[in-house]
Amino acid sequence: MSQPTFLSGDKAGIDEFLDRFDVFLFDCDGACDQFLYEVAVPYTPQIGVLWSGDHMFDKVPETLEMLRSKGKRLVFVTNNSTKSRADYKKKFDKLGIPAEVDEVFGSSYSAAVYIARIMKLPAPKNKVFVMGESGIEQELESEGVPYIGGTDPALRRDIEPEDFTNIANGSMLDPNVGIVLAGLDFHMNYLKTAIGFQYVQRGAQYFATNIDSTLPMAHSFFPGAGASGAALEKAVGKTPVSFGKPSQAMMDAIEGKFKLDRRRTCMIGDRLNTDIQFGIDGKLGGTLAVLTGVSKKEDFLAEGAETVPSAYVNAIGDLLG
Ligand SMILES: O=C(O)[C@H](O)[C@H](O)COP(=O)(O)O
Ligand SMILES: [Mg+2]
Repeated sequence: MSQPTFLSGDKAGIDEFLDRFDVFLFDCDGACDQFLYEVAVPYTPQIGVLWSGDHMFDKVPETLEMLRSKGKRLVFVTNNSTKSRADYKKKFDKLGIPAEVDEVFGSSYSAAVYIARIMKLPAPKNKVFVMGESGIEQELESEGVPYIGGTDPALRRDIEPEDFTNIANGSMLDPNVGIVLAGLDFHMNYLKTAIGFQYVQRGAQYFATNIDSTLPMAHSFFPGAGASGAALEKAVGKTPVSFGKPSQAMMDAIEGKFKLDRRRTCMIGDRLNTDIQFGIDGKLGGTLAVLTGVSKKEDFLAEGAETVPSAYVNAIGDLLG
């Protein structure tokens, strides 16, 4: 495998690299859930591509503006299922980064589009049992998909003895659930896991928005979507179909929506096994790693590294040259 090109400080190299692409798919963050910002702001988190929590990396608006001024199409591709595209728009606005809702493509939206437009399960057995936060609910709503679970306060409690009976005999279950969809759940618990497991045992499809092992936050790492759904996965005994990076279901949906030419598209991200692998598996023209995030250059420069980007920069603002 060829060594990636280091672009920071190499103006000619940057120009040549940028000229190869018409579309840039951007990972955005570490985490940016409202609940997390409120708790984590004092720690000034700094793991991400454009931002981390409320910390925006240097020269982000200028870099995006430079790309737009060259006629490049930008798409913000995030695995963070806790927020919808509309929530992301608010986040962009808050940080003063010009962006449109339609430029955001998240794992919740990816799953919702697949369920609504590809699967097209006939009603009434088309209901989704959500194990995650409001980003998933909002995107299912935007695609007209009925759901239960999610942020329902009735399920944010300990399991009681009678719940075992009522789950097993089906009286606590909705007969119209055809899909269980798991994402990052800050309120995961045994009750929801037991209900989700029962639906899968009764034939529901088992999906995940994404299966990231960790969530970068507050200058550190926390359990990610894959970890919050791991109890269900263990019980079911198989990996869910996932709609976030590096799943090519997400790439196909992005390609369909933005009509991009994969050879002239570059994925920019901070995590090798999601962002960079996503671009490689999707046979994009290139991938660019930024070193402000999860993966370090030692990870891809190491002999026999599994996932190697085409190029890398110290930080996204270095693309300004
Ligand atoms: O656990 C998760 O869901 C992810 O760590 C997280 O949300 C990362 O998303 P991304 O970096 O792709 O925006
Ligand atoms: Mg990231």
